[in-house]
Amino acid sequence: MAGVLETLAFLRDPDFARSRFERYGDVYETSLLGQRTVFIRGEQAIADLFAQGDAIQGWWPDSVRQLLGPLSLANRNGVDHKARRRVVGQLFASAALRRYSPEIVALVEALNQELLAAPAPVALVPRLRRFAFSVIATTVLGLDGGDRDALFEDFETWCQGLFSLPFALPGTPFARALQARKRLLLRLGCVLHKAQAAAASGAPLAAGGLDLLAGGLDEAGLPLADDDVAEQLLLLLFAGYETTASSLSCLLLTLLQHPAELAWLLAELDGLSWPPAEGEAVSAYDALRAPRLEAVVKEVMRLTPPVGGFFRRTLEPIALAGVLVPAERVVQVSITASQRHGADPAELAAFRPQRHLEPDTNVFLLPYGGGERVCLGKALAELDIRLLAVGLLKQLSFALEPDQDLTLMVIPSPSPKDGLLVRLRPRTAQDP
Ligand code: HEM
Repeated sequence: MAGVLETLAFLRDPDFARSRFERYGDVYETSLLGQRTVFIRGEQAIADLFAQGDAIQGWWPDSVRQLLGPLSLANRNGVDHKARRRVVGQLFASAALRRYSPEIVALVEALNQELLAAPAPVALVPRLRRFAFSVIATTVLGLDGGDRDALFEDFETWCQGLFSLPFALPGTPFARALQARKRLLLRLGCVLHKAQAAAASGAPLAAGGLDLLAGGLDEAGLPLADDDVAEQLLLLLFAGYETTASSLSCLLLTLLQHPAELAWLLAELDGLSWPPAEGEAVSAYDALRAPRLEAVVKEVMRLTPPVGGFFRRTLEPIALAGVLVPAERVVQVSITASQRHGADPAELAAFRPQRHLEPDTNVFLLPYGGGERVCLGKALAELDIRLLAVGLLKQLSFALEPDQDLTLMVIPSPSPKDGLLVRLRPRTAQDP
């Protein structure tokens, strides 16, 4: 009974983890859906977890594990996991990002035009979701508009099953998601074959980065099978879509709620040109050239991390921040609680991007995770966010529509309830 009440509280109470950390300390155990689960927060407990090597493994709820599939690197461990990370990581190397960046700039420009043409008020969230999906589908998979739309529909159905009960009764979100998974893998297989055929004929790939996967080897030194690669591509859509969309929505929402910080940022952006010079998109707005932008993005990710937490499973007893955690426990690392945890919680709850530019700043940040499973797409996500922020904020003036619910839904990722309704117009020299 206590386990059921805990599960209900976990699903309903946005303050679930924080209130229990306050009561029980940085490492505490509870029961969720019959699974003994240990919640942890704070630098020490997390550093101890990352140092565990083979005593821990990756873990996902059943629904996510089944929808990602047995070959996905998210469901693999040890040498299998490392081999696939090496292959997939090639899609996010600096040279790959340079190749993708003109497409991302073009997608930002297209969004800009679309927003200006849309009747007011405009809901930003669905458009930012579409943008985040298009970036991965275009840059990594090399898809054009029509193929992207076909994939998007099945992908949304698949996403709706991710955090549902994993019973495949006909008509349930999980059953529909399993069907969508089959279709998605077929489509991804076709995309892969096209890229392989282009590579075999010596023709340059029209778009995307799939040629970068050629020669990828598994843990036994053998080429990765096509169905294996297709599952890694499905993982990339999952890992990169909702997360990036959430970070973009929260960035715009937070800035519109904090006009002084928005004006502070715009003063920096006014000194930078848009679009970036050819070949310069990757570095034009980096931390060196746009330190305020970097600070704003970090601060939004600190207060509203797209991924609130991640999981591991213990295979042996381990000690985290001096607390013994038995074998066969799921450990949930709370990113949200850790990033707000410190000597002065009220100050840490405030949006103050300047803190990241102070010389003695000592803020704990973990939005992309850490250790052996640190986010593979971090560099692409950061590039997306910088290009979109500069491209939209320099060119458009936004006003929040009154009387809308701006409360954040938190599952699967933070997003304002009413879709972030705004009125917008081209930005002029008189605008702040
Ligand atoms: C703002 C955007 C993003 C955030 C906040 C984010 C966050 C994270 C976090 C916290 C993890 C660690 C999960 C764990 O330890 O179990 C992770 C893993 C991962 N991310 Fe991201 N991510 C973002 C964007 C992306 C993008 C754009 C891609 C690729 C297109 C991507 C690909 C991955 C992959 C493949 C993993 C699994 C790594 C592994 O299990 O070894 N992410 N991400």
